[in-house]
Amino acid sequence: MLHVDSLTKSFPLDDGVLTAVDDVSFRISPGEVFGLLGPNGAGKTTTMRMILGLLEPDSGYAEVDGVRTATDPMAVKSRLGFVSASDGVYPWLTVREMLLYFADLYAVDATLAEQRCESLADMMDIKHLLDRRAGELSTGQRQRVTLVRGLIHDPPVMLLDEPTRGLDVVGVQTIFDYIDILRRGGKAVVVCTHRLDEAERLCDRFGLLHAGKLKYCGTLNELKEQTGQASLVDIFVDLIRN
Ligand SMILES: Nc1ncnc2c1ncn2[C@@H]1O[C@H](COP(=O)(O)OP(=O)(O)OP(=O)(O)O)[C@@H](O)[C@H]1O
Repeated sequence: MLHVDSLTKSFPLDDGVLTAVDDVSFRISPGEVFGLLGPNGAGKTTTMRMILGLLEPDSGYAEVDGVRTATDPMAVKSRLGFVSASDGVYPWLTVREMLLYFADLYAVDATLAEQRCESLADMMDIKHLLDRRAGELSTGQRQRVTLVRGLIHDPPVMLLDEPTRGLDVVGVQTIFDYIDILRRGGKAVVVCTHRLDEAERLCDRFGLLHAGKLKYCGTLNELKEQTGQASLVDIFVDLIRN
């Protein structure tokens, strides 16, 4: 469903070149939640940006549901949903207007968009908010709206960037429930996070990036076997120190 193959990206610096992503490969299947983890500056955002088609790789490719980003960026965008902790809403639009606007951007048929709007609103418990202006919503309500917005075009692949950043315990639980819905809906999900405890509970497999390289990739048990460490935190600390 999502296939990242030998992605590489370097940036020119005043005193040389920085390889931010160095020959990174992984695959994610439908219904699988993959944690893309790494310390600050490891290359997570750069990898996500290349998958999204916002940044051109120097070499390698990302293939989303059979379509390569470089070959057909528009087709790839329609197959990807993106949710970020820094997502905003259009304050002057009602929630319904905003959801339908996004559906239109993705060329979703108007009748289908109305139906999706209702069913997703039902699923994420925001039906009572559909005719409220987005600018009037609480942080938690806004979060639910942005989660629904990410799914309005029913993409098979979802990218979640630091989805729990700044949220209280209820907001975090909402994200957990949402990811469960995505998994059960057969989406391939990438979660970028610094929260290793959450990643351990949420993800089926993990990719650990460090200095642009994918150092380890696998299930928690596979990572433990590969590293001889007892937990994700221990694996992480060992990775950074050595
Ligand atoms: N446009 C750019 N120009 C130069 N260097 C860049 C650019 N974008 C990213 N980098 C560098 O590439 C490296 C990887 O950055 P990236 O943002 O991908 O890391 P990250 O894993 O997302 O980090 P964080 O967890 O801090 O968000 C960093 O050293 C960063 O400074």
